[in-house]
Order: sequence, then structure tokens, then C-alpha cells
Amino acid sequence: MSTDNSIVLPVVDLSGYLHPTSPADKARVIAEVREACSEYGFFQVKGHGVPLDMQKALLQSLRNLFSLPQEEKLKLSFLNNPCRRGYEASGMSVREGDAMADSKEPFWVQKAFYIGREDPVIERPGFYGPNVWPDLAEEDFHGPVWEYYQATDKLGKMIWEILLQGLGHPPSLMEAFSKRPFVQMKMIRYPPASATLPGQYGVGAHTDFGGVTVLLQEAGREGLEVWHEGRQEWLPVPAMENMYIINCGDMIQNWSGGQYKSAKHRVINKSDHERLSCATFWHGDVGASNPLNPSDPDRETVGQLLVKRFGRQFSLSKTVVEQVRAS
Ligand SMILES: O=C(O)CCC(=O)C(=O)O
Ligand SMILES: [Fe+2]
Repeated sequence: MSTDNSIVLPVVDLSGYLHPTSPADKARVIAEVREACSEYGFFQVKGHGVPLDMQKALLQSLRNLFSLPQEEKLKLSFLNNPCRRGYEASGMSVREGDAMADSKEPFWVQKAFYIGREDPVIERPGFYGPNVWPDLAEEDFHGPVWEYYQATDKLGKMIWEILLQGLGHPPSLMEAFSKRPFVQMKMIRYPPASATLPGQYGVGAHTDFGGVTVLLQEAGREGLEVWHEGRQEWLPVPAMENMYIINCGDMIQNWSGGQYKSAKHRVINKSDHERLSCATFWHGDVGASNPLNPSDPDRETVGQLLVKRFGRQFSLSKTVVEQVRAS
């Protein structure tokens, strides 16, 4: 394996799409995103429109949350929530097939908190429903987190719109696809390296299973690595202020006929600091089907596709999986 780390992920400036001065600006962004997703499945973005203050307030909210006593957080365990919202203690989401899935020690050592769309009633169990919130003042958690969720929801939708156009489709296809989009946000804390056992990762090698992932990393807290298939090597991803990481999940790879890659990635926090990150997973309307190839004869929906994958995760109870399958 080569140890040449000189290649870095492409950086795309989205301001040309958000505030174009000519049609050529938009076309350039669309082409750059297509190139990046075909080669790496991952890219960095600046000019994304999410204010830096909002990102900082989100990270501070994570610190407030993770400093709560463990008993407090466990009251909100996502394992007891039909919509997979709430707190995930280390090791709860080990997946079938992970090398150490049977080990007694947690393999993945990150802790996380999930929120999603705010819907008053649980429908299509597991997808739509209410969030749970920790007992913290509005300005210390709910306010900044909800504001941030909405901003990255918008960004994720815009990336989808760009991906569609990269394959020659009109942006209007997003109307049906974003009617009631399933968008999950995972707020993550990795412990310092000194607090983990040898062989434990922050997050073991995996691909994301769904649509577009919009990832914020705490500036200066490296640890994310992306697998480059062509070079057969792990590519370290810098953690830079005000720079998002975008990547495509398996649903996009499948639906684009492999044109856009879903790349394997992992997180190893080698530093003596905790590492915070936040991933917004923008999947699409649960009842919508492939907008990346509207003439695809297979009309499998977002919901059906995700259930297939959720069903293989230990973190969803069998009853919930059965309910979703039957819905
Ligand atoms: O924390 C990160 O940098 C990446 C997290 C990730 O890949 C995931 O949760 O799927
Ligand atoms: Fe991931």
C-alpha cells in the first residue's frame, strides 16, 4: 500500500451555485461535484451558506449535551425510541459484519445523539415522528440545534439538486423527492485516544447507507479517513473551519448506476482531545423513488431501501423493523 498522502479531496465553492453571476457559474459547480463524486464519492465545500456562528453554536450545544450525567442521557436512549431519536451510548450501533461485532467491548466508541424531522405523530414507524430533547435551556441546546438542523437540511437538498443536474436531469425532479424528506442528524462525540482500547475505532470502516451526508467536523480535530479505491489507500481528511465534507451513500451509488461513488470511510481519533462532529443524512421523501434515473424500471422507494439496510442493524429492535416492513 502506498503511503503517499499528497492527494487531497477536491474543494468545491458552492457560492457559484447559490449566488451565480452567470449560468456558467452554476454549470461549473455542477461539473465539479459530478467529478468529485465519480472519483472519490467525497468532497469538501466552502461558500455553503451555513453561517460560522451557527456551526459554533451547534458544537457548543453538543458540549452541553455530552456533559450531562450519563443517567440523564440514558433516559433518552434511542433504543427505546420508535423513531431512532435520542442518545446512543458507545457500542450500541455495532453492525452485523463488523469485525468485532461479537466482542464484549464496544467496537465503536463514539457517543451520539439523533434528531430528525419534527412530526407530531408517529407515521410509517421509524421515519416520521417527534424528537426527544434533553433537559437543557432553550439557548443551550434546542434553539441552536434546531436552527442548525434546518440550515443543513437546506444544504443537503441543494447537493441533491446539483447531483441530479450532474446526470442531466432538471432540478424540478426535487419537488416530488423533497415533499416530506427523511433527514436524520447525528451529533457525535469521540473520546480522546487515551480513553480507548487498542483496536477500537471511533467509527469502524463503513459506507453511509442512504443519500447525501453533510458533515461538520470540529476544526483541527482530524480523524476522518476516506478509502480511495483506485489507489488502495486511506486518505486523511482535514478538519478545517467553515469547510463541510459532503459524501454520497449507497442509495445514491445504486440509483446512479455507479456513476456516483459511496466510499468507505472511518474515524480514528489519535489525539488527546475529544472530537466533535455532526452528520446530517439527507435521504429524501420516504415514498419517493429514484430521481437520479427517472426511467429506472425498479421503482423501489427511499423507505423500502432504507428498511432493507436498517433491518440489518442491531440498533433497531425486531418489532420496529417488522412494523416498518409491514407499513
Ligand atoms: O465523525 C465523522 O467525521 C464521520 C462520522 C460518520 O462517518 C458516520 O457517522 O457515518
Ligand atoms: Fe459515515
